[in-house]
Amino acid sequence: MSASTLFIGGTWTGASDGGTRDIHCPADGELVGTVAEGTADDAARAVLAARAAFDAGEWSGKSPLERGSFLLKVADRLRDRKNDFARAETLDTGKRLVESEIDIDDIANCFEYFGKLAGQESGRLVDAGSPMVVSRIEYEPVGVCSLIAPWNYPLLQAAWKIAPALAAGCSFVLKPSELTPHTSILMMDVLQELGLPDGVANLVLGDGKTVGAVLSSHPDVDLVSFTGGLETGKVIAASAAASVKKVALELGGKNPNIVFADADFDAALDNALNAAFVHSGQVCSAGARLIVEESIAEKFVDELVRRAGQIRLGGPFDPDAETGPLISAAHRDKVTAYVDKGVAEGARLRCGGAWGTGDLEKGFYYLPTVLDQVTSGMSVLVDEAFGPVVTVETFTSEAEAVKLGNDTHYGLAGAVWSQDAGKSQRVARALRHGTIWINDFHPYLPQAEWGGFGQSGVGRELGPTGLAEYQEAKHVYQNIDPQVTGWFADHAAATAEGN
Ligand SMILES: NC(=O)c1ccc[n+]([C@@H]2O[C@H](COP(=O)([O-])OP(=O)(O)OC[C@H]3O[C@@H](n4cnc5c(N)ncnc54)[C@H](O)[C@@H]3O)[C@@H](O)[C@H]2O)c1
Ligand SMILES: C[N+](C)(C)CC=O
Repeated sequence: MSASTLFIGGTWTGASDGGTRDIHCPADGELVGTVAEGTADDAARAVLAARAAFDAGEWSGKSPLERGSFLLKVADRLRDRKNDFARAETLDTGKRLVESEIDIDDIANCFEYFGKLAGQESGRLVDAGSPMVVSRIEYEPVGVCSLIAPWNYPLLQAAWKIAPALAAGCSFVLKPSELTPHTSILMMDVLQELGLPDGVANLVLGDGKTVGAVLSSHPDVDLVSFTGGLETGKVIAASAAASVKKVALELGGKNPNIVFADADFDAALDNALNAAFVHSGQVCSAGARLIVEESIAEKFVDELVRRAGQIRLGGPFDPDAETGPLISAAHRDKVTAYVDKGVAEGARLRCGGAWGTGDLEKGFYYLPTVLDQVTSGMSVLVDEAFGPVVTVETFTSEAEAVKLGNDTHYGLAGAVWSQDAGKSQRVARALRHGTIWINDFHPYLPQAEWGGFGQSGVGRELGPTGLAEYQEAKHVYQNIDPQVTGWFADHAAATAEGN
């Protein structure tokens, strides 16, 4: 009998073929749990359950205020159960417990934000140019949504979809990464416990090629919201196009961290380390491209290399660890190949470029790595590493800094470090990325839109636009004094009158 960890139509169930998957902690290989490995049939069943719930209207027909107050209860429950959620996230991802605790706080804040925003949505009146017309715009739920999430911030990325989808009145099927299912299971438990009608929230675990493919192509799905890699995003967009689904894509980044000579050196250095090495660089917005003004480059990079070499790697519950492992052996092989190719193409390895040794051999550790002497067009400047790797480029003018910062097909995030407010603002404006930090790196807020220019994605999460993704705007035009227009004459009547 398979583990009953799929949640379909309000019922916990195993996979239709009895399949299971063991989840191991990437920090030490320990077994975390065994979950159901959903099939294509399970995915289709979940879509139909979501469709039936949406059409029944028990959730989609509630007022936005009622939906909002439900989301506020979810936020409270997440705060009550923060320890369970944080521990589960940490065991699946290997990230430090403190990082998972921050994630759960952010997730609760996200539900609270959309809970409050939902109650504020009441459509709007439009001036139709006549006192005899009432013209208004109503915001209705898009319908059934497929929510497909990655492994690096498993529940956070799912919450950025679940909270606005529920606020808007949608029903959904969630597919987390096959590597990190446990916090999604806990989330369904909370939604069920708080009384969300059956079928509004569904969970199907399993891999992308079976479960994900059904979720992005099924005719009963109205919207696919995906966070993950660029190549997967292209496949999903193509698959959704056949039935013209709405598509929201949050993809990768190749994010510039631009440091001018007049920056606060210590703050810029400290944040350059955070930008590149937090969560071992497995962050879509990681500052993986350090672009530093030539006059301070040697000193800045020497210090960066010295400090990167001191970073303590370790397991999620090791109080001395400053960052953790990569998610899997396969991902570590990918990061290894990325660095090796860069070096083969002529980049200079300043530190790292190797796996963790000793106790770290139990997990998938890769040492913080700095590559300099990189030039435009090298693969390490084009491709996302999604690991603890930072490349170094230098510039001599503001225009050159902007040019380098925009020299990518991605456009997710970037930072500018300078104590000259005017210059920082000019550069921020010129950079073609969805988020720009000035004298900071990494903060994101539920009330501020998140998403990418260029090939970093389509649409936005968070903020009012993040709710609008899950809504259809409907124009209702009511003529309260209908008149005969006479546009088409009644020729037969006119002829009869003439006779
Ligand atoms: N822009 C953002 O906000 C953001 C946030 C987090 C991660 N990311 C990106 O995510 C990537 C890392 O995550 P990942 O390795 O889990 O990405 P991935 O693309 O391999 O997988 C993401 C999800 O898509 C599913 N999937 C895979 N193939 C599929 C298919 N053919 N059809 C449908 N679903 C499919 C996977 O099972 C998983 O649930 C990085 O590129 C990172 O930059 C972006
Ligand atoms: C969006 N963010 C920064 C939380 C995670 C990106 O991988």
